[in-house]
Amino acid sequence: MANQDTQWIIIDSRVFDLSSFASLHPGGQAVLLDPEIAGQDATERFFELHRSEVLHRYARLQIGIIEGEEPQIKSHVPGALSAVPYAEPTWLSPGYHSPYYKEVFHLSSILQNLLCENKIVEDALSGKKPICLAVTEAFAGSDVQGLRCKATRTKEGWIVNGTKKWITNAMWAHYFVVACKAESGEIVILVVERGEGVQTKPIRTAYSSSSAGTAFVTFDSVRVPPENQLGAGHPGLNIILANFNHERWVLTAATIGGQRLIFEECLKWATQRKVFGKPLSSQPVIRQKLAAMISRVESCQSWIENITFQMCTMSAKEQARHLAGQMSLLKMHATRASQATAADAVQIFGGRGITQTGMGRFIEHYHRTLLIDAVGGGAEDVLADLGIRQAIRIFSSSSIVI
Ligand code: HEM
Repeated sequence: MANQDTQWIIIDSRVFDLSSFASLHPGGQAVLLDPEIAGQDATERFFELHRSEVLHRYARLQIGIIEGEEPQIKSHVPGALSAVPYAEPTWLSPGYHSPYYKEVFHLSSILQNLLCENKIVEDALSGKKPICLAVTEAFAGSDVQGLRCKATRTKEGWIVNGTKKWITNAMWAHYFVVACKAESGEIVILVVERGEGVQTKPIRTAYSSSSAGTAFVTFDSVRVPPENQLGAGHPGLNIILANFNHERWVLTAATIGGQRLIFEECLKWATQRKVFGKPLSSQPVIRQKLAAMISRVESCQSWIENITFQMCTMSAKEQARHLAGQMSLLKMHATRASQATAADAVQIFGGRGITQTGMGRFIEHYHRTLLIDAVGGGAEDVLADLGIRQAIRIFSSSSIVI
């Protein structure tokens, strides 16, 4: 029989002794002493208010398990595929097929080739010495024509002087892939090694206080050997522009993954959260939001699969001609979709969606940080414009009769 002294509860067949914890409980002691909770099976109430990770964090409070019962709630194993519909792309979901991917992917053998070729590549890909891309500057933003970081050619190679801003990973990087302007006015790409003359200062951003390692980087008369020039003999500008397609691809893929995670959180919450005795998902307006989330993310997914296929099939020159515009428009579409999805998710979660701990913490984090993808690798308006200018250029140079 539950009373004021009862300090244990059952959650998912597990028995927890709360005598040492009740007075410290972030949700207050009173709720734990409530006769409907204390000494009872509180599984449903618990999962309405806590993420399952809370149980792992406080596993030390568990004193036993109900005889003959098995815990029913399965926690997500990091790295495992989600069983929630639409939380994974179809090619990772049981029962679906893909025109693009095969069952087996020999990533390890591809890496092994790459690793043998070059010390810097080996260092970076093996994770021994992190590398970062240093293009953006305070003066020029991502306008590569306006870069001011200088590379001066000497008999022994290059000397680099200048600064870079918003460089992700720079705090931990050993190598910096730096876009510089040579005295001739041409862009050269140099791999600068951390050492004398290289300094990194952390920048606090909305998307990361420290974990992204975002930094302001200064190069003060840093010597770079000639073999560290990327694509020597080719215009550095073309190398940067060619890389943009891949950079935007990565950012878009991350944005799509984020949208799926947010959808997963929302579907779970909408089916679990009860309002006026009914699950949130019984409200048509909530189901409309979920439907919109799926439509947005699946449209982005189909477009990126198509572009990925084209990237794997086209030559570098063909990619530059045909895909720069497509990739720009897709990234713009995907980051706008992610903002709409984040806004819907906050409405579904209410106050929890703007709270940094508890049930809505992923929603809050996504909503607060997603603009990194909407800006990094080209802001949305710039990309939209680029995509349309490329289409107009192709159209103007063709012999289509109207
Ligand atoms: C093993 C048992 C429990 C543990 C270890 C525990 C732990 C916690 C923790 C760590 C929080 C902070 C929020 C978070 O990190 O999610 C919290 C909040 C809370 N807990 Fe518990 N709790 C337990 C059981 C319960 C039960 C049975 C109830 C009542 C039904 C309850 C009601 C609440 C409430 C109302 C909050 C505040 C939620 C919010 O701010 O949205 N807790 N609990």
